[in-house]
Amino acid sequence: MNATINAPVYADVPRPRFTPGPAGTHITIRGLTKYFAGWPLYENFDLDIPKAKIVSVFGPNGCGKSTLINMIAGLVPIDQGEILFDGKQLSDTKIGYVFQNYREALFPWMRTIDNIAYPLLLEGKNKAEVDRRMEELVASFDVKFDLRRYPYELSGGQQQTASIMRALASRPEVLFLDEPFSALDFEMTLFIREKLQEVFMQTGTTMLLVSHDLEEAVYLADEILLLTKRPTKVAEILHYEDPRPRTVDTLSQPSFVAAKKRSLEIFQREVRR
Ligand SMILES: Nc1ncnc2c1ncn2[C@@H]1O[C@H](COP(=O)(O)OP(=O)(O)OP(=O)(O)O)[C@@H](O)[C@H]1O
Repeated sequence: MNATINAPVYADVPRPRFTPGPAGTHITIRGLTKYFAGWPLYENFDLDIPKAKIVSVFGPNGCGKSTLINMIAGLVPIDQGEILFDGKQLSDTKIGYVFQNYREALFPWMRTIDNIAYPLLLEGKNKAEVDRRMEELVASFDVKFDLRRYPYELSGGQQQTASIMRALASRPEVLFLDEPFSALDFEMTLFIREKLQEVFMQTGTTMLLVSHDLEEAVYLADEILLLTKRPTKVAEILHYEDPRPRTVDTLSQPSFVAAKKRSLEIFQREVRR
């Protein structure tokens, strides 16, 4: 008899058919499953992320906000599921990523200007193209510091500005931001927040922002994605539609106050559950 011992057993479970999101969807997540150390963080998680909108991700501590954007950005592998960008795979999609820890994000051995230009060189752009794009970025970020300096010679805010410029250099379709302000002082936070809003208004780049600051999350967002505790589900998606540019005055508008209050109520409900 010719038997195979311990042969793998494949369950004959048919895969559900992929259902596209509604019109205007950019990123479609279907059946996303992720376990850490045998415990589910996400199980069969579905989400549609709209195109040309800013989506703020908010939820209880440890619910998987960073892991979610890292899985979408391909930095953390998924166990199961499918993530498509306008129907395409990640490998066919240009993305940019801004890390919380800007000190470790920039290459210390490269001048700041070379850090920012790096993605353009990787794409094979020639010197004239790189110079043109760099000029645009410098103008749009109103850069006042010397980009020929090394990152360690710059302030934290200047380094984070450079990280964002690098993330935008090759005109990504999606920009991921994981708590981009949390290591910055108040003045730099306001500056970079306004710059992001300006870039968004100019380019309409889809942005996914993880923030621990509810006011900031609502202020920048078109949608606030509120998550539950793990195993993580969508608690609610709130739409916040005040016109841009949003300013200091926005913060006292009834619509802003109502969106913030509603987000906080959902957050508290989920934390207590
Ligand atoms: N590489 C890993 N190995 C094991 N567990 C992990 C790993 N990365 C994340 N986790 C766990 O997964 C959960 C979600 O982590 P994640 O950092 O995504 O949450 P978060 O919502 O962004 O957290 P916070 O609110 O603290 O910023 C946490 O319980 C975390 O401990």
